[in-house]
Amino acid sequence: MSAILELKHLRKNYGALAVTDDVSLAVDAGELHAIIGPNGAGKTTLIHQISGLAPSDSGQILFDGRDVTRAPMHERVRAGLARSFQITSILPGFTARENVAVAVQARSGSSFRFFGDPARERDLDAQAMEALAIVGLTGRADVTAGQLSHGEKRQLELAIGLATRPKLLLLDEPLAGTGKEESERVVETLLGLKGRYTIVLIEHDMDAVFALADRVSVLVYGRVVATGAPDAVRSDPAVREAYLGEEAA
Ligand SMILES: Nc1ncnc2c1ncn2[C@@H]1O[C@H](COP(=O)(O)OP(=O)(O)OP(=O)(O)O)[C@@H](O)[C@H]1O
Repeated sequence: MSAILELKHLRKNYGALAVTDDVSLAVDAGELHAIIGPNGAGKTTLIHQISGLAPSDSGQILFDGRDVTRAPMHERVRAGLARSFQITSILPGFTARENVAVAVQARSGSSFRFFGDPARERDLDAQAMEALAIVGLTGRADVTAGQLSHGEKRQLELAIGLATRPKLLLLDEPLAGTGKEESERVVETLLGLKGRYTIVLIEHDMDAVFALADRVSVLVYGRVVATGAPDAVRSDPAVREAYLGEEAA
């Protein structure tokens, strides 16, 4: 498999603190690659660097054969790098399908004048319904987003991300704040996306990570201490000591 995303010797400091410390890793096309690590390990910062929200001090980010290290976020999105939208960006007064239609429209770069063109509206709607079907929200398409449960909002977030037809989807803790049943739903949804999309997943829920990931990279104090298949990572002594210590004991 070839890498769609490559990080080479990436660094970021906050003052004297090396938050991303010489990170090199490759994400293969089609894989679900999880990045795990203890609190404060630098996972969110790394996602910010990949998505373009935080500049990198040095190193390189190659995406789909292109050096995007210094590219602004919108260029990365246009190149196919999507970050899961936070729930706060969901429009609560609009239905689920309208929320996704807005994202489809943003992708196509068209103006809001297209609302009112019946053929165009049908097309947007069909694409929105397709994304909702992928995440299992077909039956909730006409519910206003504010009425959706927390887990359903996370599914809607995924549908909005997918509506941009990404080559790579960056998911920052999609299970955060979900209850047991809801998290099972989101895991089911992610299992459905697995193999169809390239996904980089940051997640604290280890059961979910080990159920979903093709490969796992472990960050500790900003450094990658292990990358590999879930079982190999789980039994890696450095990982057990640094991260899974309590569970392994
Ligand atoms: N804007 C900032 N300014 C200064 N320090 C920061 C900033 N953002 C993050 N840090 C520090 O960088 C380190 C890594 O933070 P980061 O949020 O990336 O870790 P994380 O692995 O995502 O943590 P968590 O699992 O708790 O979300 C922490 O020590 C944090 O305090």
